[in-house]
Amino acid sequence: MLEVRNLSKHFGGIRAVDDCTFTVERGSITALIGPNGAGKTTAFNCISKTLTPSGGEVWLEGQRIDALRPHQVTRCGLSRTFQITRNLEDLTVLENLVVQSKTSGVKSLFGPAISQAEYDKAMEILEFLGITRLAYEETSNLSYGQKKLMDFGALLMSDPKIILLDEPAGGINPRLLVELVDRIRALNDRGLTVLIVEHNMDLVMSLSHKVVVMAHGQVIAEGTPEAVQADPLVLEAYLGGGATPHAAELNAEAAHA
Ligand SMILES: Nc1ncnc2c1ncn2[C@@H]1O[C@H](COP(=O)(O)OP(=O)(O)OP(=O)(O)O)[C@@H](O)[C@H]1O
Repeated sequence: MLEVRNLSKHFGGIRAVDDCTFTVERGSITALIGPNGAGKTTAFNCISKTLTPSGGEVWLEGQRIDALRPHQVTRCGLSRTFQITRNLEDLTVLENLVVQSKTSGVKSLFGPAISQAEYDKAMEILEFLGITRLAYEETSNLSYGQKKLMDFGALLMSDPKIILLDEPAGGINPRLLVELVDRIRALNDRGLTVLIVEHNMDLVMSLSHKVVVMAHGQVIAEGTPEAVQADPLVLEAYLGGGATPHAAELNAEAAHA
C-alpha cells in the first residue's frame, strides 16, 4: 500500500535518512523502530511531506506522493500524528477536531464554523474513542494523554486509508494506553493500515504484524516481531551486541537511550 523507495534526507552533512526502502502492506500494522537518532521521525516527516526528501520516492496505492504538498498527501488518504501534540488550547475538543481537519486541507478554512456533518462526524469519532464527555471541554483543561487521544481523533476526521502514529504511547498513562491500543486494533480490524514509530517495545511487539528497524538512517532489518527480535543486527544496534533478545531488554535499552 505504502512504498518507500530509496528515501534520503540530509541535513548538511548529516544523513538522517539514507537510502531507505521498505513497504507497508495494506491492512497491516507496521512498526518503524530503532535507537534514538536512527532517522524514524525524519522518515515519517518525509513520507507525510512535513519535510521535503533529499532523494527517493514515496508511493501510496500506486500514486507517487513525494512531490505533493502535505494537505494533498492527506487528501490521498495518509494522515499522521506528531510526537508533540498540536492543538489550539482555547478551543473545545470538538472544535479542535473540526479545525484540525480543515487545516489539513480537508475543507476550506473559510466555511461555516461547524457544519452539521462535521459535528456528527466529530461526535462519532469521540464516541469511538470513549471521550464524548470531553466534547465541550476546553483543550487547555485536558491531560497530556487526553490531548493525544484528541489528536488521534482529529487524524480520523479526514477518513484516512493509512495513519502514521509518531510515538503514541509516549507520556500517556497505562490506562489510557490500553484504550489507545484497543482503538488502534479496532481501526485496523476495520481495514485501516497503520505505520507506527514507538519506543515501547512491548507495545510494538504485541501490536505489529511487521517491524522495520532503522539505525544510522538506514533500514537494517525487516520482518515479523519474532524475527526482528532474534536478528543479531538489531541487537547490535540497540545493545551493542551479545545479549539475549527479548522485548523487555530492547525496551529498557530504548528507555535509557
Ligand atoms: N532539522 C534537523 N536538522 C539537523 N539535524 C537533524 C534535524 N532533524 C533531525 N536531525 C538529525 O537527524 C538524525 C535522525 O533524527 P530523527 O529525529 O529522525 O531520529 P529518530 O529515530 O526519530 O530519533 P528519536 O527516537 O530520538 O525520536 C539525528 O542525528 C538528528 O540529530
